[in-house]
Amino acid sequence: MIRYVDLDAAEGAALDELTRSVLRDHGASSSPSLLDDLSLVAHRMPPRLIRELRRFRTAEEASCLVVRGLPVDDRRLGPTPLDWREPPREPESEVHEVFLTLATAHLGDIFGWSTLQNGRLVHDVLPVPSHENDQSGHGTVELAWHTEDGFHPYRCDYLLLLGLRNHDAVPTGVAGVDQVVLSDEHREVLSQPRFLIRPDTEHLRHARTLAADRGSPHAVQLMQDEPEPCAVLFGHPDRPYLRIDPAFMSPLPGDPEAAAALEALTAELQRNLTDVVLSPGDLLVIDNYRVVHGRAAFKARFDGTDRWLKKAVVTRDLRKSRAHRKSAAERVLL
Ligand SMILES: NC(=[NH2+])NCCC[C@H](N)C(=O)O
Ligand SMILES: O=C(O)CCC(=O)C(=O)O
Ligand SMILES: [Fe+2]
Repeated sequence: MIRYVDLDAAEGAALDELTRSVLRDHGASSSPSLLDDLSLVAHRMPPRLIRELRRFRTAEEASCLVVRGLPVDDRRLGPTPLDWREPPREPESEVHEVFLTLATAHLGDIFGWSTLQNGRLVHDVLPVPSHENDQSGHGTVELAWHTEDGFHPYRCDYLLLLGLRNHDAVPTGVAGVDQVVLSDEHREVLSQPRFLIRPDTEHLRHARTLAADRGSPHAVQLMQDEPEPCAVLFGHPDRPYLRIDPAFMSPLPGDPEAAAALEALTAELQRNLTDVVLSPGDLLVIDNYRVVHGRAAFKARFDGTDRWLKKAVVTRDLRKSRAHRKSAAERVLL
């Protein structure tokens, strides 16, 4: 399920040089000029890495890819911010954001959500004071495993997590649908639209604020109030994709068969959960159609040494979400 790729020292050095020069040329990791030129620039990455990313996308053999060996210098990073809104003390982390952005180009289109981190394309995953109990990247309680943005029809195809700092080796957990053992009856039920997935609290909170500012309801609120019944398994019956987030979902009311099938799949994924510790410079690419992910509970210190990841989401087809975006070229869902 997990394919590991270890960059050698020369590849790591080449990436370091490339990302620094790209940041000098374009000024920011998500600058319009870089996004315009992204596929060109991304072809200056080491060829072996490009091949691995493209094969991951096309072949659907591995469902997680771990790329190790990007040089990350803890001393140059500066302290872990206390909030994703806080501008980083040092410019260094943006060098690594460039790496993440370039990597996305070989998988599809990087995009953002107006309801998450102000529409930023690269997110910070770090503990935020007073959000310890949140079921989000800002919490410290166990983050229940999930399909990323599973409630949303235009959720990502791929999710990328890049480790910057993880002194306590807090693991990310992954489990793939290919490994689960289920009866044909359960598979059949799970393939029917008998389940409701509601938005998580982070999307909802910002959707409410945006709706108040705009004076009109937000699409995410409608998905909360009237979720469209969906299937958990879809695609090819022999190698199905999945869409699941037990913490925010339920079977249709009065459907014990759906409840039992969901429970069986949940138990199987739980049984198959595998830890991946993202150390500095480790990139984890998750196929969001085939793998769920979560994170163990941990203790935050809030002293600048806390766990810190960068995150990006990728769609294979930005066009399908056109009704949710201001313009064809806009990458942020309203
Ligand atoms: N089971 C859950 N916590 N689901 C919501 C996930 C929250 C958010 N997408 C995150 O990964 O940070
Ligand atoms: O912190 C982690 O390892 C996973 C976080 C996560 O699920 C996310 O940011 O989507
Ligand atoms: Fe997640």
